[in-house]
Amino acid sequence: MTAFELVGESGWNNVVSVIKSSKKSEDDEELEEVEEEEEEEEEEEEEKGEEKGEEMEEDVDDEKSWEKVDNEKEEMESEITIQPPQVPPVDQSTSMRNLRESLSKINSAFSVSGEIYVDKNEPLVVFFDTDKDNKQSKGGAHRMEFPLTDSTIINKLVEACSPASFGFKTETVLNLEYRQALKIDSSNFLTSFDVYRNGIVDVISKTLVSNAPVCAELHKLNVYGPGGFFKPHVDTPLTTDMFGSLVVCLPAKFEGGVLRVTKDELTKRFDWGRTCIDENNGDQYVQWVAFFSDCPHDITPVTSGHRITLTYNLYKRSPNEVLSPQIDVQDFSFYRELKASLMNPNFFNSGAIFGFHCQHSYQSVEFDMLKGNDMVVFQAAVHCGLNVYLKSIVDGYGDSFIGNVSEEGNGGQYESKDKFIEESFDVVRVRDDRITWFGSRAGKKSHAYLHYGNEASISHVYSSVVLVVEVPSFKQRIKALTVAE
Ligand SMILES: O=C(O)CCC(=O)C(=O)O
Ligand SMILES: [Fe+2]
Repeated sequence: MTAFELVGESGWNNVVSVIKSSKKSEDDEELEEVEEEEEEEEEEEEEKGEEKGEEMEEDVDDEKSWEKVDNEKEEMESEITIQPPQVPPVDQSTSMRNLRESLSKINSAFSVSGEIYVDKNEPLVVFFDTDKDNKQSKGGAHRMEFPLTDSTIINKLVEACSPASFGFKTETVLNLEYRQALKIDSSNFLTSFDVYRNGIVDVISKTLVSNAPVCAELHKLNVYGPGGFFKPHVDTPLTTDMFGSLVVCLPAKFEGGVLRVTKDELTKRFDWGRTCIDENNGDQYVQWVAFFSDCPHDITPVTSGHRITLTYNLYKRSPNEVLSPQIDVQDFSFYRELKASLMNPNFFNSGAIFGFHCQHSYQSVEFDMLKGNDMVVFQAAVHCGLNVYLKSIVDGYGDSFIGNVSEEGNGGQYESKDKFIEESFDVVRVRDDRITWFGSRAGKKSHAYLHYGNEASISHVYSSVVLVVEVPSFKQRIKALTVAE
């Protein structure tokens, strides 16, 4: 039945057969009922015949012929029950088209956002220190409450800030042409805003990293006053397990200062100045967005007021867990399509090497760090019992190369016989025609901003990554696929 369902969704004809086969069980019952009635009628007639003393031999023959028909019927039924419908497998190009189409439909989010009502009876508190450089000082702490009752406290906040720098290559630089903002380091302020208790971290975990455990680390408090802005940059990965950034905007009146987050051709705008305070009833909201930190983003100039934000770095917690357990590949047509293709003898009958360009950029080439769509592709391949290799693309010699990094798969269900994988994966041309490529190299935009991070980049930089998938011959893979059912 599983096979029916899996194949079924990939080809229209088979969908009908799934419906048919599930309907069949109801029909069976009806058929049995009809047969029982018929038997009763026959018995009655037999009795009548006996009573009438009519030619019994003929009846016996009839009975035999009925038996035969019944047997044939049974045989037919059991054939229908056991045998999958005989739909001729599609040709390879149709299979490939379906696979590419389903790949383009994987649509995992690159950002997730929300808002939280700020209850006047439970104000959000920020404590900050205006005398942080004087360790002996006892009088530097200030309490700031949201909703703001006295906006003069913002002047005190500005006083506690220092100019915000950013990372240019490996140096921390202050360049007012690139970023004009103020900051307080996390060691010099405290807030009652709890991203765990109010559910933000759970939402991020669910939406961005397939339920992997997430740790949000408070990074900075930033103030963008009138004229403040931050030009396009990516957020510098501080460790190998950092995957994203969370920005929380506190409700203070401001205009402009729109945060724009870009992924490929898509840009999301967060014009929080317009929405942080409801002008009709004065209700105030904390607004937030989390995004993969390799997504380029910028802040347009603030035209009035002060834009106050808290920033957090997001980490995946258990980096040693290779598979995020909660991702359900069955939900993705890409998985179903891949499986259907692998079960198709016309689909690369003697095997192939697939190269899936990852949609995101990575500072570490580890499977558990895969984000969004890339995790879906990886999980789908592994669930189909395929060996998967994760390679970063290294630019050089006027062409792009794949460097040997990481290897994962189903633990040797297939012998990796292909010399190409065994021997030549240290350095491979991305345009190698022995590989069947899917998608196009992503992250070029992120790399264009590679030198503009929010921190000075020390040892981690983003690079493009490829999931190399080994597709065994039909004969080899069909065994494993059938066992995996
Ligand atoms: O304040 C914001 O909206 C984002 C700031 C930012 O991009 C950063 O600090 O890296
Ligand atoms: Fe940033």
